[in-house]
Amino acid sequence: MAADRLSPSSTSSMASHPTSPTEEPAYVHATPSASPPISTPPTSLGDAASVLSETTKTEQYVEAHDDTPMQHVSDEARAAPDTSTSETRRPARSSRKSVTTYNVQILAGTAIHTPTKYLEKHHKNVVHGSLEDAAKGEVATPPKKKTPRLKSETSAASDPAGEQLAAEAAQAARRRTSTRGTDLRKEALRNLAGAGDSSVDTPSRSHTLVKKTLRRSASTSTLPSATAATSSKRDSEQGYDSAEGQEQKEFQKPKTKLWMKQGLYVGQHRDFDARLSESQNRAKKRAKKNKESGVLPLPLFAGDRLLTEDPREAFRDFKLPFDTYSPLPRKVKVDGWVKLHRNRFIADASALWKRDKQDSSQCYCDPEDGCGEACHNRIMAYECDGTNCRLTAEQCGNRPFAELKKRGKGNRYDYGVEVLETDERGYGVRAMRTFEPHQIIVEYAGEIITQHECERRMKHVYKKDKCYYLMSFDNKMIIDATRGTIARFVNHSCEPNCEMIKWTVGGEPRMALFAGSRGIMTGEELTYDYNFDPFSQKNIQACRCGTESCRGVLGPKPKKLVEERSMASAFIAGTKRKIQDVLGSGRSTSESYGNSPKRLKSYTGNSATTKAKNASAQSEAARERSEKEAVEHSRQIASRENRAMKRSVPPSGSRRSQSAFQRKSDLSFKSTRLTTVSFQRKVSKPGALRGATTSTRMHAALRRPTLALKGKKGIRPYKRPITPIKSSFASVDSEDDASPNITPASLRSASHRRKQITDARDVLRDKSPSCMSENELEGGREGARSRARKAGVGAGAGDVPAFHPAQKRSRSMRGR
Ligand SMILES: C[S@@+](CC[C@H](N)C(=O)[O-])C[C@H]1O[C@@H](n2cnc3c(N)ncnc32)[C@H](O)[C@@H]1O
Repeated sequence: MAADRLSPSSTSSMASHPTSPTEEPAYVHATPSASPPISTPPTSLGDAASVLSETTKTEQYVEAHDDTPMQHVSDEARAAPDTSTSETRRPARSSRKSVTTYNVQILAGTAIHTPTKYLEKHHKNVVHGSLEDAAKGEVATPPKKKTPRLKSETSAASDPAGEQLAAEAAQAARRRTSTRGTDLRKEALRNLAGAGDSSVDTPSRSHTLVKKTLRRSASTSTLPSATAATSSKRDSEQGYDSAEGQEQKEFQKPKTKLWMKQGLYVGQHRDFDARLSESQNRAKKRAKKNKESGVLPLPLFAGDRLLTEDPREAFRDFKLPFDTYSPLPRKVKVDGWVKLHRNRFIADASALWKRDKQDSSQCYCDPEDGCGEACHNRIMAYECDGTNCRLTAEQCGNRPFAELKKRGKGNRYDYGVEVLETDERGYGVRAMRTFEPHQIIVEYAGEIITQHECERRMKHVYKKDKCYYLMSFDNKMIIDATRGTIARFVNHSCEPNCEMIKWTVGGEPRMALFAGSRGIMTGEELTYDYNFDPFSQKNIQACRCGTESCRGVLGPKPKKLVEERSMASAFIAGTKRKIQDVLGSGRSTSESYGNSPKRLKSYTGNSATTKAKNASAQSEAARERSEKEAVEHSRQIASRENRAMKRSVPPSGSRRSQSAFQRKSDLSFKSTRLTTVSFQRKVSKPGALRGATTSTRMHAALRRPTLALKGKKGIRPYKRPITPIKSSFASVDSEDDASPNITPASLRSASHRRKQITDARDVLRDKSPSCMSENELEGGREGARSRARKAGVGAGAGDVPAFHPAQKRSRSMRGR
């Protein structure tokens, strides 16, 4: 390879001064000790004295920066054309030629401006000795990946020329920049080690290597030392066969950032982004930590364990596939819909709104019941709270609006509904999650306006609209959900899966959509029965609900035949219908057309004012009529109950039978109360009405009341019913007492019972006289006397047993 690189002149020079093939190059044999004297061979005759000189002559042997070693030889030959005569006195040309000497100034790039004294000084500092010694003494590099070594490693390590070259290069580099110099020196030493390996075979390699190093030191002053280290390492691994070709490529390569494997940033977290601030990096890290796990434990495999095992051990959050709860590909945006989350009174609606705080309810549920189906508040569609329920929020299961509020704070899947576009019915609403039967879904809220305001809006604001979002509410007000909740988009169906029910929350009425008895599956469209009265034929709309039992129009439900019903159900259904028809509040599914948006549309359409007035007058009259009927029905029911109780015979005075009777009579009383209440509610929930029916039946089955021996120690006293119930019973009692339904049979029965009561009183007096005060006794007697007088039954003081005042009512229910 060296021969290939010879210039023509050098070739001729070689030819004219052939060297013995057996003669090895001097630098191969040179030992460290021999190095200084022969390091500067003479370059001319006049310089012959310097051959034996002890001092080095770095200045005299100049090697062109880019020349090959063989070119030096030819230059030398040119510089001394007439030295052939003195060849005998001089060492053989071949031996001179083979000793390579370099100009350190040029190598260091300081040839022009460095004063000689520095150079001399520098030259003294040139490292001599074996490469290994130098490496050991000066470079304490951490253990590196071992480079593959060739067989000639030992001889290469002792190559003095290469050694010196490396040392000089290192010195030169050190002069430029301290850190960079260190790196270069290390690099040079490493390179040299590699170069030494192959120097036996290819002498020019060491020169190439030096050139490479120098070039780098001269031209790539900003290149990170790591680059050099890496490339040299690579070079040493690959060998130098292709060194020339690679050299060019390497220098043309664009600079890329190489990350330090050691030093200041060692061990730094990979997430650290140097472009961000500390706090931003921290925030990024935190966000990454909180990211939901994408792992999906499918219920198929993990669900059973999660559900059936002890939740404290097996519980962990898991994610359902997106499709499961979001089958819709995109979110529908509705133009012009202004969202409101709660009712807002408009104009004078607030002033006209009657806040009837009297209308309240109370429940006495146990924590075990958790205000379930039997909760009075639930049945009456009153939400439990701290004032009307003694359970805590966690224990109580009858706080739907509180639940809704909590859900509203969650994500859209907690909220659980979204708008969808239907084919023929405009927008609709669908579930994004499942809902349990009778679970609250969404509140129907909007602007609460007066009828007058409603007429104005219909006439001027909505006159060109096709859809109306008006619903009759309480206090003759209307909810206009044109600005309102998503519930306004819920469409009608003749087989609905939801119900619109009015509840009383904290004394205020509120309307909400509840799941029907079947519950709701994810993705189902939500519907309720508008059941509206179009009020005029021209406003009839075709129904496109597509169900089997579709009535064809958005009209009211057909009425069932009364004969088909049992007496009780006919009574309840009739009352319910009348109340709903007239009062127009409460359930709007099956309830009044008054709740229908269409109804409002109809009477506020053509000649809207007149029609509205007529309608309001008619509905007022009908409302009064129906209220009267409802009260009358209530009286009759209560009266029937009381008569039944009067007919029944109280058990004898054994404590067991007494408490059994106590329980039964409490139940019967409760059921009576529920029945009455359900009529009083005017607005009823189907569940509540069912409950009322059931309780009425239950009451019939328990018509064997006996005398309640209350006030006696150990017997649970009767709990006074709460306000509305109390008032209802007060009226029922008084009416009942004055009831014209007193027959000779009932009188006989009363007289018989009076005797029994007297006996029982005597028993009680003997056994526990201290359980009541004299006042209580007197009060009880007085109450009993007055009731007896009212009932037309002669009742002396002595005939009436002692009752706690709180028991007067219950006794009065069964008193005759
Ligand atoms: C309160 S809006 C319901 C939301 C309405 N679909 C929308 O796009 O805004 C009531 C109107 O919806 C339409 N609608 C609702 N249910 C329907 C049904 N089953 N068949 C036909 N039209 C219906 C009627 O035009 C009705 O007046």
